[in-house]
Amino acid sequence: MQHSLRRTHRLAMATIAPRIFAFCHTFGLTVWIAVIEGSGWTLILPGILLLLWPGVAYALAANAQNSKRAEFRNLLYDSLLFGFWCSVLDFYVLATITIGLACLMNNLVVGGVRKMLVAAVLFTTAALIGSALTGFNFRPYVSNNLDIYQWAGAVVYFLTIGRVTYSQNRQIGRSIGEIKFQNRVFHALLDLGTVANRATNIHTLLDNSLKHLQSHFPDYGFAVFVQERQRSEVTRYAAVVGLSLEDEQRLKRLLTNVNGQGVQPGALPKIDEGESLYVMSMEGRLSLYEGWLIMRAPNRDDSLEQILSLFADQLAAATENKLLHLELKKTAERDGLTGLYNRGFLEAALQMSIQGKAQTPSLDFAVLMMDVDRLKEVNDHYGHVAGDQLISSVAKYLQLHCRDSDILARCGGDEFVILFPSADLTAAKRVANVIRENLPEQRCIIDTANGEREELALHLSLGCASSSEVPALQVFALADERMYEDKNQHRKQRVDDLGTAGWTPL
Ligand SMILES: Nc1nc2c(ncn2[C@@H]2O[C@H](COP(=O)(O)OP(=O)(O)OP(=O)(O)O)[C@@H](O)[C@H]2O)c(=O)[nH]1
Repeated sequence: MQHSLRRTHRLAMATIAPRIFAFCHTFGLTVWIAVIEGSGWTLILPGILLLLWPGVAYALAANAQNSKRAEFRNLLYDSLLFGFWCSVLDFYVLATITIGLACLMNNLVVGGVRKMLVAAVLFTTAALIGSALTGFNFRPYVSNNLDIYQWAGAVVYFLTIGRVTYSQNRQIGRSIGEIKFQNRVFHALLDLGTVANRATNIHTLLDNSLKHLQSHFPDYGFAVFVQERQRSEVTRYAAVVGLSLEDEQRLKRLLTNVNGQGVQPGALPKIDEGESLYVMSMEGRLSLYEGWLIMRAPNRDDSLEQILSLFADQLAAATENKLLHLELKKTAERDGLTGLYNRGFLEAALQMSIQGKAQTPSLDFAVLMMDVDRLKEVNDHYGHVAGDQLISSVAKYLQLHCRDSDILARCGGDEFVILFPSADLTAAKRVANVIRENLPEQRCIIDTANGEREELALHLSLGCASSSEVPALQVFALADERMYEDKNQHRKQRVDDLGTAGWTPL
């Protein structure tokens, strides 16, 4: 299994051709000398071993655990073999110099001076052993034609090596480019999670994530669409960065067509000369939602689909997390019927205001409490659905009079509270007056239990108090007390009205 995954190192592949050439050429040289000198097969037969070596060398590299190291060893074996063979050829000078130089140069290129010195030692040692075994003979010159043959071979060999070095350099250059790109992808992915986590809502999450991606890939454009699977027309989020208006229109059309059918990853037709749009569906990455991540890239490149898939994974995970987190937060902080803050959130906020007042006595807070009058009657006469509608209408009405900094909460049943975290009684009274003054015009439409629609007036009792009047801990109780005084007055008023006009429900 491990064997099948191993790949022969590019150096071993690159040296195949020059090595075959060098050994074949040396075999030719051997045959030539054997013919001229008449030594015949006694020289040619062992020379055949030269022809076998390139194949053996490749097999050694291809089957080694570390094929690069094996190829380094092969280059040293080349020196050994050639050193020995130069002694067999009686140190024909031109061959000894060119072959020796080639051995030194090859080792110098891959392993530096140290390896070159090792190659020199091996070459010399093998030559000495060869001389010892076959007897030392020195024949510096054979013939002019053989000199020409040897020069021609040397030139071709060195040019081949030059070509190999060039293609190796190009490959290294390409690899460096790829590594740099992958590094950018890695950093973009790594920080994408952080950017997404910092966002407070889905809109900022998507916006910031795309801006972040574009900061890493300024030449690219990005767009993302996320929508709830069941209610795509209700919950829909989108963000676009670095796309032209025309591209955005094109995407809108595309998503209208593919909506619900799932988009297969792949490039869409070119949008501009040399540019491509990639669409990656987040299908399977989101549970309740579906979405698409779109990328405009300056060039067509298959690896971009993989990268887009990684971005889509990361963005989908961040979006899903944020949606769940926001949902959880909403459930924990909000009242299900009205969407206002709930009692738990109000109590925590009130606690903070009390602590704030303890630390900075000049910092006042105020509370306005409200209770819906006659909710029980509405429930009893028209049903609970109508009661709920009344509560929702009151909530909407109160929201109209609150600022972002006010904390409007439904404290249970028919009770509402506004906490003004940094305001005094004057502010609370002002809001109470505005609410009270506009109240007679406020109506709500309710659906009665027997399927009819009725219009009801809103009635509220109000009571406000602030930390400038009583100790912080007692503000809430004082507001509650005042609200009940107000409620009692309403009740009294109603009894008086009934005494004079007769009772009519609501
Ligand atoms: N429809 C509906 N009724 C609720 C809800 N929460 C509490 N109630 C009902 O609201 C009624 C509150 O009764 P009371 O405290 O007497 O309030 P009220 O009827 O407004 O009486 P007054 O305040 O004296 O005018 C009770 O009948 C509760 O059951 C709710 O979420 N929806």
